Amino acid sequence: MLPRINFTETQAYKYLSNHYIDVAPRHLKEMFRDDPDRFSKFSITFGDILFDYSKNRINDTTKALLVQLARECQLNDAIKAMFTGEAINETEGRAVLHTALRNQGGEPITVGGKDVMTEVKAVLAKMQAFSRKVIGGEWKGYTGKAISDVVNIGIGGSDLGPVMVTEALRPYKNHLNVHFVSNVDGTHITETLKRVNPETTLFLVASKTFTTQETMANAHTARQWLLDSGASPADIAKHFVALSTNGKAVAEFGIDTQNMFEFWDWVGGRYSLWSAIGLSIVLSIGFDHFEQLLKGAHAADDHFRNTPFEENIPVIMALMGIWYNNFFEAETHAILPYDQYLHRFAAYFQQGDMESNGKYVDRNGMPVDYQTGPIIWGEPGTNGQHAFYQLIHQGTKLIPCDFIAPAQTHNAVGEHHTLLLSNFFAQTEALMNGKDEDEVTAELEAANVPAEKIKHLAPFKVFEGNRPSNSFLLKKVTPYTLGSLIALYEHKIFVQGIIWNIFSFDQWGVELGKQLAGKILPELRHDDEVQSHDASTNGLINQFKRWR
Ligand SMILES: O=P(O)(O)OC[C@H]1O[C@@H](O)[C@@H](O)[C@@H](O)[C@@H]1O
Repeated sequence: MLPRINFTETQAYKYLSNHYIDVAPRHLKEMFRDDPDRFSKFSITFGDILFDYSKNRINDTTKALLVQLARECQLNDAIKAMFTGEAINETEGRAVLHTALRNQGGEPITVGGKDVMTEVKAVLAKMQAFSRKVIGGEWKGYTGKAISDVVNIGIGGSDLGPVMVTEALRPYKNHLNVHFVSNVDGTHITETLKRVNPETTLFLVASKTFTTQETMANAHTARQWLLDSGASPADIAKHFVALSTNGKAVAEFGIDTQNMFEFWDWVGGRYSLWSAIGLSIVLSIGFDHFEQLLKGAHAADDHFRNTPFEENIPVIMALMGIWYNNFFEAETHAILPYDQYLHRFAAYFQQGDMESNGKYVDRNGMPVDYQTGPIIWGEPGTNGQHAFYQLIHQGTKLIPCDFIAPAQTHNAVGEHHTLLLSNFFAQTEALMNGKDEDEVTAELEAANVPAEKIKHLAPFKVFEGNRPSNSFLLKKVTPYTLGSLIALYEHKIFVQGIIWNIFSFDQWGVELGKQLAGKILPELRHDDEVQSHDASTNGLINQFKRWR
């Protein structure tokens, strides 16, 4: 069982509340001036990842107190409980073992007395053999042609991870075109099917439960499309495989369970890209690269499990987040990758973080009286700079940011990468330092702006600075480094959930909408007016009926 500790009642929290009063007015610029060791003290190198958290509004005491907070919340015990397969997803009675999926160290991991590693390895071997056949052209469609296109049909955790990783690792891609259909909006499947040929397309129906409305609707449409093209029901097996925990529902859909890649209820949807759900990744970049992704994640798991909190990247990431979320009252957290291939990284962690820690009930079943998970958002730089950075620099809200950039690019065209990285460095520096009135005035004077105009303009050109950021400088975005980076973020979410005393691995909050949609659906199947809802919902439904 996970501890039940209200972190706002710990000693560390009390100290931090007082300490906050001292630190909040201090400017990062001064903190750097006062402490020449700040960068070496507040940065951690892990393999090919440099994590710099020195541009945060902390000093040595802040860090020590935040680490004390983690200790008082018994984080150590919680980490051990997760890695050893305790049922820490208590509301669903399940273990949380995405770390077993990438356990490349050979250590046995048991759930209910059974070593899960045998099954994990068997499914990986099956994925490897299958992907070899498909990539190698040995797996044929119903007219005897090799597969050219793969369509992953899934949503949420059965989509976002594979999309993000296949995009991030495009430089490692083979000849197969990989597509993703998630939205139940018929446009998504229609537009995708326009681009593929039924004779050479393989569908992966990715769904942990195999009951998700969107995925089932898209899968049925795809199956009908295949049949309409001239395939027979017996040909379905050549074009459909399932990635699921639910063998019964897979069989009912008509997919041969031979063509099912299994995973288990101890894999949360948003932590499942490492499981059979990653088959689209394997098909896109080959099994060896997928294995590198797992290895990188495993290295991050070891780091998380075995490194003292003071030097532990996910722990520090989590503690910085808590510092802003619970003391500075920051509401959001931006993830800003300076790498076009990472363009879905923030979207991926919107689910990862917000579905995990978007909870207002604590582990005792009581409403919390403090803030929990932040709103996660972001876009790749430099696009964001020309869109929303204005608010980050000069708005009234404090937005802690993660900047992520690779030192080496996969596309060394002209000076592009140097330009990109100059922006990456400049932004974190500008957010931190800002620009005071003297600097603004000096600049305007140098540009020969008349004194009267300077007085008028200066306030608008001042940047307060003191806006915090983390920087992740990666040597290069490789499968291994990406695996590590994702795992570090996953563990950050875990640490925060432990400290906030919430359950991070269930997602009851997504159920109500599903339930109501199920109730409304039959009402939309006829044209009679509905009166069974509130006035607004009735009004909208009835207008929809008149217009459709
Ligand atoms: O993989 P399936 O079962 O289709 O679920 C897809 C997604 O459904 C949502 O409602 C959430 O619960 C997600 O966590 C999940 O990833």
